[in-house]
Amino acid sequence: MFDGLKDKLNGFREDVEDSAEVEGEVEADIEAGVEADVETEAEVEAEESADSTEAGRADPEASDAESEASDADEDSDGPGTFARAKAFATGRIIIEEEDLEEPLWELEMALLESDVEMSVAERILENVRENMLGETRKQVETTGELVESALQDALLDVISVGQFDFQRRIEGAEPPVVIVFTGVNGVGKTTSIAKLSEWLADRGYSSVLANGDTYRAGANEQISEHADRLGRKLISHEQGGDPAAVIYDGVEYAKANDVDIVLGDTAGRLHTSDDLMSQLEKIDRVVDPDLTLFVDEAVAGQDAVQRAKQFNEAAEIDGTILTKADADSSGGAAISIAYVTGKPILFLGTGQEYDDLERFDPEELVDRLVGE
Ligand SMILES: Nc1nc2c(ncn2[C@@H]2O[C@H](COP(=O)(O)OP(=O)(O)OP(=O)(O)O)[C@@H](O)[C@H]2O)c(=O)[nH]1
Repeated sequence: MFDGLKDKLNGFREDVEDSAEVEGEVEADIEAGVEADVETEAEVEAEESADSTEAGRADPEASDAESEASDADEDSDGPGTFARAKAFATGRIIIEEEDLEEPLWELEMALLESDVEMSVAERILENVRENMLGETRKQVETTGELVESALQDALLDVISVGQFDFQRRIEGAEPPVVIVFTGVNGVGKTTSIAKLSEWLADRGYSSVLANGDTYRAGANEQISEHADRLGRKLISHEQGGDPAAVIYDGVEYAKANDVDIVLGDTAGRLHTSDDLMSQLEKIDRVVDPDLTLFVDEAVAGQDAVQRAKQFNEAAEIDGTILTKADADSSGGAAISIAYVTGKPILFLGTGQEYDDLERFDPEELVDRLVGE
């Protein structure tokens, strides 16, 4: 999962290490050179002073002038250079803007190639730059660690936007908790509903499925297969019926039978299909769902990111389920969706089995991407 992106992020670490190493060598040379100069000056001074003593005269002005000259020498090399040479000598790391220029450019290209959305890539770069420059990170021991820690912070900042504890949210809502699923066709919506029903059952919550996809022929059969396999009650109407009415019936069923959660499927739609989007508004009015989850596939990359944004604008979502993460190497959608929508990714679909649903954990993802 997300291996392509992981490799690219590792590439950034190597780029910075290479550029810092070259700088380090150059500066170690400078330092060695400076020490040699100082020794030579000291020797010369000692000789001169011996000469002057021998000659029976001391010239304090001359020696002041000399020491000023040697200060001026230090200044001309620049205090930055000295500080950095010393920092390298003592194992501390100070990275400067020019060390990062090339690696950051490479990182930007790598993020964009990985389908990370532009504004998200910019935010990551800005954070990495801020986290790495100057002396703020002198407690880390190697350049590799510095890069790792800067990348981790930068990624976490965008990935963890809006996160909340899904189970606690369910626990805190008045039962039956109604969750409606939206998204385009074929991205794994119905499968995700079945998986979530199983995830909830594992944690002691009962659920009923309601098929609000009254639009597509075969939708009832598809979801009823899942319901049968899982032993769940399915509420459905004839094709062409009113989706809001189906989900309403699901809520009534849950109330009458003490079922904790109603999982309402909806027809796959584009955010531009006005009639289908107005159905979502009607569902909102009639059943007032506790959560609306947007489902899309990780493998769709930028398309998934744009759809999440458009859906959220047309019919506000509370979070995303990102399916087919098992088949996605780029990781761009996983990194971008929360930042772009302001709503968290709540689950990752990681395969075709019912237990292939993982609670999305931003820190775990960042470790996966940036860890060794
Ligand atoms: N590899 C993998 N396949 C998945 C995952 N989730 C769903 N699928 C597969 O994706 C295909 C489409 O899933 P559906 O659940 O039918 O998609 P849908 O969005 O409900 O489709 P419509 O009902 O046509 O809108 C199926 O073959 C699923 O098995 C996942 O996390 N990983």
